[in-house]
Amino acid sequence: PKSKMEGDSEPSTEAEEAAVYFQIPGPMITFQNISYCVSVKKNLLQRSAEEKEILRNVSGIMKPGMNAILGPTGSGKTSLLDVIAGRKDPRGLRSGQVLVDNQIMTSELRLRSAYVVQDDILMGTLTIKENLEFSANLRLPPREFSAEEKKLKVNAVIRELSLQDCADTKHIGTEFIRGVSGGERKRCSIGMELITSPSLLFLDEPTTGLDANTAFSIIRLLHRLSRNGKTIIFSIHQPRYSIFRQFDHLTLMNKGEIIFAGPAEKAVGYFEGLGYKCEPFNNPADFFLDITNGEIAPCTDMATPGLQSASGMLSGDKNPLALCYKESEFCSQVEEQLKQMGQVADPSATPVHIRASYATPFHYQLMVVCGRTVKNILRNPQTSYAQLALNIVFGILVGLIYYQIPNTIPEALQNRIGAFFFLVINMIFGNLSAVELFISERVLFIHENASGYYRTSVYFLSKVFADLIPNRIVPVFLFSGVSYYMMGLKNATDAFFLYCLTMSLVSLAAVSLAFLVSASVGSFAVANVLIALPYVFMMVFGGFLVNLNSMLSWLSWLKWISIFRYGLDALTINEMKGQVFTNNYTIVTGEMYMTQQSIDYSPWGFWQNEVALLGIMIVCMLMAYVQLRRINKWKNSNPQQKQNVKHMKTGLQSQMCLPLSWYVQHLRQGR
Ligand SMILES: Nc1ncnc2c1ncn2[C@@H]1O[C@H](COP(=O)(O)OP(=O)(O)OP(=O)(O)O)[C@@H](O)[C@H]1O
Repeated sequence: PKSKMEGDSEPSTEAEEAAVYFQIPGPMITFQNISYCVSVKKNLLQRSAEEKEILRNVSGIMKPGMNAILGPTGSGKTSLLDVIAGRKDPRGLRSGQVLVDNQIMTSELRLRSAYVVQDDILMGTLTIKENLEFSANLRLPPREFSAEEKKLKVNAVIRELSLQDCADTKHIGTEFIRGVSGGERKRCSIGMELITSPSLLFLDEPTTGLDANTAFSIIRLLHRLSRNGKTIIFSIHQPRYSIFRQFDHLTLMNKGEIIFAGPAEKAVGYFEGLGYKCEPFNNPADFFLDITNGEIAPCTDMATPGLQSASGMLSGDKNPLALCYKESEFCSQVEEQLKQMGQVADPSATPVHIRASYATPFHYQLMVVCGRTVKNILRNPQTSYAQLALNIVFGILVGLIYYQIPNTIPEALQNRIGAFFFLVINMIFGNLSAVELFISERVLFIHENASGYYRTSVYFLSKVFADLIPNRIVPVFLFSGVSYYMMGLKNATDAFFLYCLTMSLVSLAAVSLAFLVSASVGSFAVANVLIALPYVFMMVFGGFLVNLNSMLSWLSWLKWISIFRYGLDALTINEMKGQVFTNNYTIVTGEMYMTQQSIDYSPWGFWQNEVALLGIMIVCMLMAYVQLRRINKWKNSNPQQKQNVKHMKTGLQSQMCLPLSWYVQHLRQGR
């Protein structure tokens, strides 16, 4: 861009300055008559949902530069931004169209733009540089960028965002790891998007939650980027004056309608023309919000006839300010420009679709995402080392309780079966924490998947191979190694390995069910109930607490889907087969005991339990994958998603507390 020094004279206004700098202009966004509705159910019993119009007949033009969307909470800022950015479910669109440089916003165009969400969605255990590298590795096509070039790009973004001091050293931060500051976090989020060098950047409330100076530095950064030719569109809530001064174009929203759209510096004049008076030292942004909130009224002698008649005639539901804007010169200019541009240039273009094409091939995505998952596990002491330590301690505890079980009756049978029941309970209920496995990462997955980082199948496989399996099998082997020999079970190597195999399969089947629940619901509270119920029922139908032969026949089929029953039977056959137990006068063989319990101890009788556990695991995993694919990836400004972001931060804590509390609670019930 041409520098100011080259110019003949200092540009007088921001707009003129922009004209000097915009040598490579970003795209121009136009939208006309946008009406957007959401379905709202007042209560759970209501059958059909009501439609609520959250954007009403909204039209506008956003040019290269700083385009701010301002308004009070609930005015529809985020909804408008999402619709323009192609992030909102098109099923809600009742009328209107968004054009980028006079072309329909297609999936391709959407991927060339970038969207920075309000709650910075980043992997907290990685450093800023690692997060940026993750974005570069997945979003820059390997055919165009070598590994070296990707590194250069990451370094360039770090320099551009002035993150050199903390890029390598600081983690983003979780509730257990101290992280970077709010401003650094926000800059990293912006950097994740800048990696692809988008010419169109959307930001949802980029300054919310930041202190005044940090907020200003973020806006300065955006201003600098806009001067390099980008079209920057963002929603913002109550900016201070120094921030407001950086805006080129302002769109003011109220109750889902535009009440002003035009050059930011002309907004105060427009409202003064309507009869509102801005106090000499008042911040224009506060002045606008006071008007929309009804805090200040127009001076009756100054109020325009349009506003007087509009506010006099209309009920509280209607929006007189929006009516005034529709009659204003600003609105006619926009309509005139839209008319001149004509409508859709290429009607054959397919409209935006959430599933986009990806920059990198499947195997490469899998490698990068698995790498990040492993790093995340290793850096999360609560999920990795603490799990190992907990399993060893628990193994020792169980070993001490059932220390060297004798071969004399009745202890031989009672303690063995009691120990197996105890072990299977532990293996299954120990996985209660896995319900949050996906819920806590739901927002991250939705954001990254919708932004074209990776396919759903890649995320699913990375969770299975880099998280579920190692995180369940390694601790289970440690637990089994300690408990098996302390309890003095059958002294044979093959029996030990079959014991470990059974314990692992029980754990994997239980964790798969938890994963399925976790992928099916978005709320942790609901997931908790949904996973606890089948676990408890499976325990009842495990054959230990109730004799399955004496059960109501229409209920006893449930034993076929009980992880407990398969686990208990497999452990019993493995241990009892070939054993002889005695007391003073009698000899009881393991086979006699199993015949009495109707347990089939033939080789297939043993393996059918393992196959059933494997089957439950595969079916649950497949269903979990289907559920992941079915998740609504469109952006939803409902509080639910924000709740999930909070959950990403609080999730790990409950991961530790939950299994223990549930365990104790259910153990009591079991006894
Ligand atoms: N999925 C939805 N279901 C129900 N209501 C919704 C949904 N999405 C948006 N709304 C409603 O539409 C209105 C506009 O929401 P939006 O999030 O766009 O407002 P906003 O101006 O960005 O507010 P804030 O500054 O609080 O984020 C609000 O009243 C909101 O409750």
